[in-house]
Amino acid sequence: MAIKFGRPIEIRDPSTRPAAPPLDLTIRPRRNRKTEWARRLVRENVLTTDDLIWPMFVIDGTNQRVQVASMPGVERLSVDQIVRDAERAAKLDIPCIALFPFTEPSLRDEHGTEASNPENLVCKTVRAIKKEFPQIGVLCDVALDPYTSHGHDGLIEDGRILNDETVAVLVQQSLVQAEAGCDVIAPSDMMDGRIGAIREGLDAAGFLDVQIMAYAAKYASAFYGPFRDAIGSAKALTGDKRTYQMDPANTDEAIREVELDLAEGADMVMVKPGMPYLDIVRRVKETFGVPTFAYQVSGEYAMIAAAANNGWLDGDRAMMESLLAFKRAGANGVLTYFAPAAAEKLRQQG
Ligand SMILES: NCc1[nH]cc(CCC(=O)O)c1CC(=O)O
Ligand SMILES: [Mg+2]
Repeated sequence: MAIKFGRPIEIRDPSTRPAAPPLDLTIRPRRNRKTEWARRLVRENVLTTDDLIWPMFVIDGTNQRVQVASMPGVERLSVDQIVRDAERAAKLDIPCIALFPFTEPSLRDEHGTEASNPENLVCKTVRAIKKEFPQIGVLCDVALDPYTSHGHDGLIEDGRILNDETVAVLVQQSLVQAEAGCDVIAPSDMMDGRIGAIREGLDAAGFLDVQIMAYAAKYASAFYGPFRDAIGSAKALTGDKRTYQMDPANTDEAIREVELDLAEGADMVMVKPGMPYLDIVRRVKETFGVPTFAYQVSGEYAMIAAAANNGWLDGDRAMMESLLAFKRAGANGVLTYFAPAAAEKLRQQG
């Protein structure tokens, strides 16, 4: 019998074992792997619940839980249901949740006006969660793509993104979210100068303690596909985001982007996507030594979930291994749709 996960390899009958003289080895790295206790003793990195940020999708209505087709196991939830999942997060000791709205097409326009509406879905959700579970961290994405009719993160004129005009709107979006009780503002838009402008806006309004987690090195990636389905911007999106999101070929540029966001006041930085960009996570962490996060994005989740559902992967093991890999690369935490499943697994393991 060959290797079966979790079980020792069967010892072969000694009579059939080929006679071989022992190798003259002083150092045998396998000694430290001989038993579970020995492996635990030399383990360099561990994943804990403290490392998890749980992204959730919110929709209008009540008592709604709508499956996202391209993300098996992930649902869009109405506000009352998100509050239930926030409770689940709190019970599982997950420190922070992240909110993403699905906006009805009728509320989308060219300017993403709904983004700055203090009564928009995200703001309502933050207030509802904070009322019942003030102890859980709430992170809100800042970008216009859930709200624009063209699906871009910024304002557009003649097919061009208007950087500075967009930044002014993002400041307004950040302010309504902070006002609603959001703890962490997370700009994902990749406009230049937005971190500084948002910090200034928050401070001027008295939100001195609202943190900023900058999507600092965010790449123009194919792995966001299922997310765009989930928030309903896939159909809306015209063209691509390559004039603002980074070229997957670049790494020095990520360092410059992170350096700028830190100088402008980011408290934490993020690399996105996650698994294909662990080299960037490592470089950022080593260069700056600041709280560094990674986003295991929708496409990464979909790949593992789909393979597991097909019986091609052991889903739980692939999930836990992928999350541990972020820790090994130097991440302080991971935004992951696996957060509740991973937290449950960690709890079982004690
Ligand atoms: N700016 C919006 C945003 N915030 C997070 C994601 C992707 C998250 C995921 O794929 O899980 C995106 C999509 C995009 O930039 O097109
Ligand atoms: Mg930047």
